[in-house]
Amino acid sequence: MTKSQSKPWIVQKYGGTSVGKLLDTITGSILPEHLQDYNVAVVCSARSGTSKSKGTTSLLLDAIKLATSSKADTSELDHVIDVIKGEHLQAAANEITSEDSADILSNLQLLIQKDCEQLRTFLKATWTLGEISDRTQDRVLAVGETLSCRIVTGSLRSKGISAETVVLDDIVQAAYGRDQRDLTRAYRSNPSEFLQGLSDTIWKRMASCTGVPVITGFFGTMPGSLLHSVGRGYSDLCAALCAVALNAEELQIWKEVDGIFTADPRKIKTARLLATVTSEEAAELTYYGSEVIHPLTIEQIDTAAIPLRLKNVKNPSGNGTIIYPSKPSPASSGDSPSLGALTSTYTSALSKKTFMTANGYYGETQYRRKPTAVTVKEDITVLNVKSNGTSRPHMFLARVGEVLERHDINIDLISSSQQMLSLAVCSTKGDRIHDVTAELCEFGVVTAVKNMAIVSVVGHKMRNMTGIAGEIFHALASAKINIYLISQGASEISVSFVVEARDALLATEVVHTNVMRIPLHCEQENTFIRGPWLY
Ligand SMILES: Nc1ncnc2c1ncn2[C@@H]1O[C@H](COP(=O)(O)OP(=O)(O)O)[C@@H](O)[C@H]1O
Ligand SMILES: N[C@@H](CC(=O)OP(=O)(O)O)C(=O)O
Repeated sequence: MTKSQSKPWIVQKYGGTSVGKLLDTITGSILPEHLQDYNVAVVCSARSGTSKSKGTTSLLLDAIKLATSSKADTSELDHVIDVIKGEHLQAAANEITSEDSADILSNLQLLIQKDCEQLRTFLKATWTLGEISDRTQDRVLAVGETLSCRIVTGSLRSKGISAETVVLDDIVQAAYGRDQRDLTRAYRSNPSEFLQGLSDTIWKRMASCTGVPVITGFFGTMPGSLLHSVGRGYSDLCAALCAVALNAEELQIWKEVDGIFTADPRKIKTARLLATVTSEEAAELTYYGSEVIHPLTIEQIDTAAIPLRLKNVKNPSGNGTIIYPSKPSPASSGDSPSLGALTSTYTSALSKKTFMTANGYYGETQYRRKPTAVTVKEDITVLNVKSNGTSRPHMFLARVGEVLERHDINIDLISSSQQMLSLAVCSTKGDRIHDVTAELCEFGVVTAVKNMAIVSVVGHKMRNMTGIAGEIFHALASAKINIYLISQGASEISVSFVVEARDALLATEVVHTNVMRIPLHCEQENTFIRGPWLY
């Protein structure tokens, strides 16, 4: 199978655990089915066997630590590289079993050996030097995605599908040059524009591909390293950049969950799958704990007006959740075959011409004035600062902000009065919070309350839902849950509050049961279809 000029593009991103556990489903059924109607570009993360914390990226991070630790010896480093090499060789052998594909397998095994031995040489040189730059760290992490893509490409070829691995790890330098200071300046002045500027270069790489491009989800090396500038989960963003480069009809992120639910389905048994969410809702849910998608991804596809669909590799026929952009996609208006051949909800949205209207909404003809979802962000500390009265309130705020900025600590929620400031911050940066608390004592009396959680209730135009805050806090009071900090209005689409971590699950349950109240007639295969909304 090769690329066709007449077919539209879709981009499919597969996470590390999906590539690790479900490769045969991906290359044996999901991809061939979509290739009938589309040109498909595949973006892959580094493989994970069971969980992300034990996956290749985590092993590579361990290797970096060992290579830069004065206490570690090279045998420990050798062991980690051997584990990575062994797992990939084994995965290749498990995946490509037919005798007809023996050449494909031996070629793949050679490539895996070569990549891993290069990695070993590189990390041993680092060990000798005893230090590693951000760029070098990025080069090490890139190996995880390259190995993963090599296996996916081999698997597709063994099934008679023409495919090519596309390595994007030099894409930033190809687009912007090698001068680190220029890169940093360009990125800091406008990160979104900087990322959009990679599209042309990505497109050129893919254009020269003859078969299915199997693209590394790693696209460093970024100013200050990809891990620091974007963070874990960077391949969602890479997939969005590819979708923008190809002007794709849809970006699909394939996971091991059916889509976005009204609450975390692992914790809330009555949570329902949402057929659609807006890009603002998806961003807010992601920021406040429902880590189903990398936040920068949403911004990129929204700017390019490309719909994003979350789908489940274990349930490919499900419609998933669509995140609609806030303006219509240029790619959707052509004569290209409709995604409806594969997914009925999307077709119905298009054929009913409910595709994004001037005041911004898609969807079916149901009306709803309830929040969309409830989410929890754990590992929160609340810092209460009582001013000693030496600064005026706005200067007090500015000085506290300056201390947090210096220690690179984000404020997740804030509430203030004449003399008092309460800040919810992420407590995983333990040492830094300790330092911040000590410094803030200069401005007044500081208390740090640990083991807290932020619960956020998210919904389009929530600010206009009269009485919703009352319903939320009434439900919490009935469950005898104490609230430490409340924020509404900072975002039009959420009400957030801090509770003790041990109350977070109960708070989610009572809000989900009493405030969301999803009407039964809105159910469709347990899927909740929403909008357009009343304004
Ligand atoms: N509102 C939500 N909707 C869907 N999943 C959620 C939500 N909140 C939290 N989650 C959790 O996010 C996880 C994301 O799915 P998963 O396939 O495990 O991610 P990844 O591909 O990043 O490894 C799920 O395990 C799910 O329990
Ligand atoms: N491999 C990277 C990038 C990534 O996006 O992973 P995943 O798609 O499995 O979340 C990581 O572990 O962070």
